[in-house]
Amino acid sequence: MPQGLQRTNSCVDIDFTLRRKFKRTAFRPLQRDVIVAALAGDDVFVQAATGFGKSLCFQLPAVIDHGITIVISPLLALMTDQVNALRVADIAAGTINGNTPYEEKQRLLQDLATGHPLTRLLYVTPEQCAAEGFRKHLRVVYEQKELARIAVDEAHCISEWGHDFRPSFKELRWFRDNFPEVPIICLTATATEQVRNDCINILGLSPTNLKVFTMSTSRKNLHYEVRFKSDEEDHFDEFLGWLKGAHRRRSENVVRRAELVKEGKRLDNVSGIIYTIFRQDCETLAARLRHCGIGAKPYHAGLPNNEKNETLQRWVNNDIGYDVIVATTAFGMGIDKEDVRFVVHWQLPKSFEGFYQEAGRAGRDGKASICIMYYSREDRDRAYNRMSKDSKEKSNLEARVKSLNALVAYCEDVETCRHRIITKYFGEKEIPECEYACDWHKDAAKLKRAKQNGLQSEEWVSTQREMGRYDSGYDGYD
Ligand SMILES: Nc1ncnc2c1ncn2[C@@H]1O[C@H](COP(=O)(O)OP(=O)(O)OP(=O)(O)O)[C@@H](O)[C@H]1O
Repeated sequence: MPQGLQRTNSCVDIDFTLRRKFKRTAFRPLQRDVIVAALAGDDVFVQAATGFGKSLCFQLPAVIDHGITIVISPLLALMTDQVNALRVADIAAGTINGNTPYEEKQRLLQDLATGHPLTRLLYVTPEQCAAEGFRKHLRVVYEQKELARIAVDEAHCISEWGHDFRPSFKELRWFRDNFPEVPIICLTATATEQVRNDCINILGLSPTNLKVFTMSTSRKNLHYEVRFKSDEEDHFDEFLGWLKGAHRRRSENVVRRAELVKEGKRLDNVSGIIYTIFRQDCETLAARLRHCGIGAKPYHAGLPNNEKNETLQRWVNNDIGYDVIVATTAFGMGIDKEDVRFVVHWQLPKSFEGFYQEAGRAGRDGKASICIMYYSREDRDRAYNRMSKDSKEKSNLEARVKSLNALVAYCEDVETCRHRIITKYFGEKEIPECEYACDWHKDAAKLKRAKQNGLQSEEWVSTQREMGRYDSGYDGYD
């Protein structure tokens, strides 16, 4: 801690701040412990499931402590969302990134230049942290003993073994080298042991003053399911039948129906996300669904910003015609809508962690929700094919192949609980609870039959490949 910086020893205040500023009545398990460790000035590493509430672990200390907290995040949309939410709560927050208007950026930089910023949380990209002009401002704040904490969100991006490795994250070591006493908190939902160690070593977290919190990645309220398919068959009708069945069950259940009517909710508003790989698929699948009476909209990086923002906003509001988002991974980490009842992967995604993150958009209100993966061996081969062709991302090929291998094994496995496969991947020893919340626990024999009937055999796939009967269909990721 910079000499003379007085940390408010306000542990007694944290419940009050939670209620007054964040309008929450109680902490979730372990949130309090993380916050107490942060307030004590320790370095903190937090690994917790999607939807756990990691943001509060640095936002609440930032409100209590003296000085400014710099939050480093790779996700522009997430930064903007969090800053807006904090401002609504009357917490002085801002963001400097590539999209920040010039005047707003100048205002925030001038605030830093005073050495005594009024801003409590400043969200920036790792690239911004490498800019000399910005660093100069931070030095001024540090010298005035007003740099309270550095928070590194989505910390797995630091590691070449992480699924979203970003070389600019490695430069964040600069903070420890230049401001050795300023505590660092880093947070992620997806870290294997290797990724965790990388985060700790690369950021230079203090071996003596470090508190590590690793919570289970298990999400008990999520029902995981793999549905087998092949190129021969279009799975659209099967999916549509399932979704219409969900609508029907809502309206046939008298109690549920009365509840929904009382709350002013529509019977056919089952909110969900379908992830596809290609932009073109987003458009065509959303159009097909609309044609069949489902309120579906596409979302991908190729759409104009105003269209994306409107789609997101109207989906969050549960407006008619905006029940299902058909998205590429442009719509991913950080989406925080509480009542998403299903997440579907239309094809195999490119990493295990990406799958877990995206599935984690479901059920953030703690209520039962379903995560369906459509898997075919042809898709599997195409995924490997794309990976080997992707010249942009050669840096951590070995890690990415390992992650895809694990995801393929997850899909091919009909002998194990899905929750167990996920927690094992992230290095957890304990067997997670699963009360029929996966296809294997629900009906293992049926699952085996589905695999046998639904997948093309390995021999068929390799013959087709040799005969040049299927091409990769690759037209670029988002
Ligand atoms: N103590 C709490 N009580 C009630 N709601 C909470 C509490 N803490 C956090 N939340 C809410 O939980 C939701 C998820 O929080 P947050 O976005 O921080 O999750 P996360 O851990 O970062 O998840 P992800 O890694 O999936 O993005 C938010 O809507 C947040 O307001």
